[in-house]
Parts: sequence; C-alpha cells; structure tokens
Amino acid sequence: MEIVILVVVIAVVALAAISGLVVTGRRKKAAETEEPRTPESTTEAPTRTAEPTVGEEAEAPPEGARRPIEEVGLPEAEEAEAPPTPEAAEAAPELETPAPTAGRLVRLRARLSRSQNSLGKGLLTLLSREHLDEETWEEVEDTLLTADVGVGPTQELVERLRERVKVLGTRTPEELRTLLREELLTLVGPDLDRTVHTETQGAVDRPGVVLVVGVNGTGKTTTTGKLARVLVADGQSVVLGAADTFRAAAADQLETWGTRVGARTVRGPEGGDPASVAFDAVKQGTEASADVVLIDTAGRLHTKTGLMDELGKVKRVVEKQGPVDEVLLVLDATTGQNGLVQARVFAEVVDITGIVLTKLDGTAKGGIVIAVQRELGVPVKLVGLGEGADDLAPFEPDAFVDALVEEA
Ligand SMILES: Nc1nc2c(ncn2[C@@H]2O[C@H](COP(=O)(O)OP(=O)(O)OP(=O)(O)O)[C@@H](O)[C@H]2O)c(=O)[nH]1
Repeated sequence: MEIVILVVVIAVVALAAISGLVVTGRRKKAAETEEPRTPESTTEAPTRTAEPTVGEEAEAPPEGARRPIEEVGLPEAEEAEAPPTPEAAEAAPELETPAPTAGRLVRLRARLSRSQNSLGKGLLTLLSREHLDEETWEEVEDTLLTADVGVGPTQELVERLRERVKVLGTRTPEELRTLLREELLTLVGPDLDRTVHTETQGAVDRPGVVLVVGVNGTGKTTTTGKLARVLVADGQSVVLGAADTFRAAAADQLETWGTRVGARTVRGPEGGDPASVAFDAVKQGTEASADVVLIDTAGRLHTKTGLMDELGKVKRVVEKQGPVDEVLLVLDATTGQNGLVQARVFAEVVDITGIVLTKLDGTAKGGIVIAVQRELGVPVKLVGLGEGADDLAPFEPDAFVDALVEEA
C-alpha cells in the first residue's frame, strides 16, 4: 500500500515537471519568432489575431501603444474643423491683398529700360558731343521721333534745347541731365490733373462709374482687373460690369480678376446687349452701395462704324442713371502712331477723360506719352508696365522723366 502511494506521488511530480517544461519551451519559441518592432510600428494597430490560441497566454498590449493621459492632447481648433468641401472652397476663395499703389512707378521704373536707353541715354550722349553741329541736332530730332514723341513736341524740344545749350556754353554731364530733365518734364505736363475720377460729383447716392474702352488686345480687360485691385487696395468696394458680350472668355477673365479681390462681376448672356449689361452693373452697384462700378467693353476696331455706334449707345444707356465719371481709353504703347489714330476716333464717339498706356515695359517708344496727350488734350492717368496683377501704376511725370534720364 505504501509503495502504491509512493508511486502515485512520484508520477504526479513527474507529470508536473514535464508540463512546466513544455510551457517554457513554447514561450521561448514564440519570443524568438516574433518580429522586432520599430518605434513607428508601435503606434500602428496590432495586426495579430486578437484571440490567443490554445496554450498561449493573453499578452499585454504593446507598451508603445499606450500613452499616459497627460500626453493625450486635445485636437487643435483647426484640426477639429471638417475639411472644406470643393463647393465651399469655391464659394469663399482666399482674397488677395494688392500691393499699395503709392510709388508704384518708382518701383517699376526698371521696366522702362528700353525707353530709357533709346530716349534718355541717346539724347544725353548726343548732347555731350563737343561740337553740336546741324548734323547732331538732326540726330537729336530723329531720336525723339523714333521714340514716338511726335513731330510738334519734337520741334519744340529741339528748339528749347538749342537755346539753352548755347546759353550754357561748356556743358558738364550733370548740367545736361538737369536741362534735359526739365525740358522733358515740361512736355509731359507736370500740372495736368491725372486723378482717375472714381467718385461721383456732388452729393449723389450712387457709385462712381468708369467706362473702359479701346481696340482689341490693347489690354482693356487686364487693365479693368488691375484697376479694381488698385481701388480695393485703397479701401473701395468695386462692382465689375462685363459688357464685352462678344467673348464669353472676356467675361470669365474679368470675373477671375474680380474674385481675387472680392469684387462682384455683373455679366449677361453671350452675344447679349452690352448696353443692358452696363446698365445692370450700375444698377446693381447702386443697390449694393458700392463705391465704384468699372465697366469693361468689348474691343472694337475704330474703323468699324457699327461697333463704334454701339459703344456710344453703351455710354448713353449708362447715363440714364447719372453721368459717367471717367472714360478711360486703353492704348497699347507698342502700336505707336496707329494708337494716335485710334485715340482720335474713340474720342469722337465717347468723350475720353483719361488714357491708360499699356505695355510700356515692352517698348522703346516711351515718347508716346507726350504725343498722345498732345493729340487728345487728355492726360495719361495710368501706365501698364507688365503682365503682373499689380503692374499698373498711376502715372507720375516726375518719376517717369527721372527714369528716362537717370544714370543706370
Ligand atoms: N507686357 C505687358 N502686357 C500687358 C500689359 N497689359 C496687358 N497686357 C497683356 O496684353 C494681352 C491682352 O490683354 P487683354 O486685357 O485680354 O486685352 P483686351 O483689350 O481686353 O482684349 P479684347 O478682349 O480682345 O478686346 C494680355 O496677354 C495681357 O496680359 C502691360 O502693361 N504689359
């Protein structure tokens, strides 16, 4: 009996020892086959099956997956917001802040370098010659004509220069520069009123109205868009009228300009009556208490009588709600004398009150400023000096002439 009890005890102890060995062996094997974990992988969702298999023990969750409570920050305010839907993004585009308008011409004067080389530097080189004979004066004249200063102003300038150089006797480069600067400035007209009239005259409760006209491709739409930016930069609210109903792309182009600075664009059906779009733009601008309504018209050849008549009608229809405060003629400075012909015809149909000379950055013919003012008796008020959104500058005679005669 005692022997039987002893055998049973030995058997139990032996069994217990064997099962203990098996469990330890399994644990070791599991540890060997487990992949080493990178720090990143600890934050990933576990990929192993959630349920332990027979013979395994439930494992503690990996250390890295747990974060002490103080490390769990609250989501940032913007993170908490739902991302905008494409519709919402379209409805509220990010508004741009246009560059300030003061001193733009000074900042952009390097863009006049072609005019500077041919006009300013060319004249200074000629006037610095020791003997100013007839031939040299003819060259001075040619330089001015080539830069599109125009015949009348060229003759006046040469006469004044001849007189003053004679009085001066010996000339230093600095004296010549001062003399030329003064004479060019007189021709450009330092005292002309170059204000773009965007305000209504008198105590009238309606927006100022600006009509933008010119032939195709001179830069009307671009100028209207840039002008809207100038006005917005100066704190004014603007409504745009897309009265170019011939080209849907022109209205789209204008609307894009407007959207960038938060200005509404009034447009009509393609091929619709431009006068009615212009009328609506002023009406909506008045209802919205806008400060200014800018109306972009379709480009038209000055030689097409029907189109020019239509332009007259646009202006007359707008005037039913009050006078147009500014009529800007956009001229491409690179077209030279042809620009003057256009100017004359447009002035007959709608009273031009200001000129915008575009593309002055791409021409040596900066003298057109003088010629066109002389031709129309209307001042250049704005100049385009590039395709950038803020490359439209108020025209400042001093800065312009300085740029022409300054030392490089
Ligand atoms: N370099 C330069 N390019 C300019 C300037 N102003 C306008 N342009 C460019 O001239 C081209 C014609 O401009 P638009 O504004 O479309 O001309 P538009 O007169 O409205 O043309 P239409 O709608 O066809 O009558 C565009 O490529 C403009 O970027 C400027 O001052 N300098």
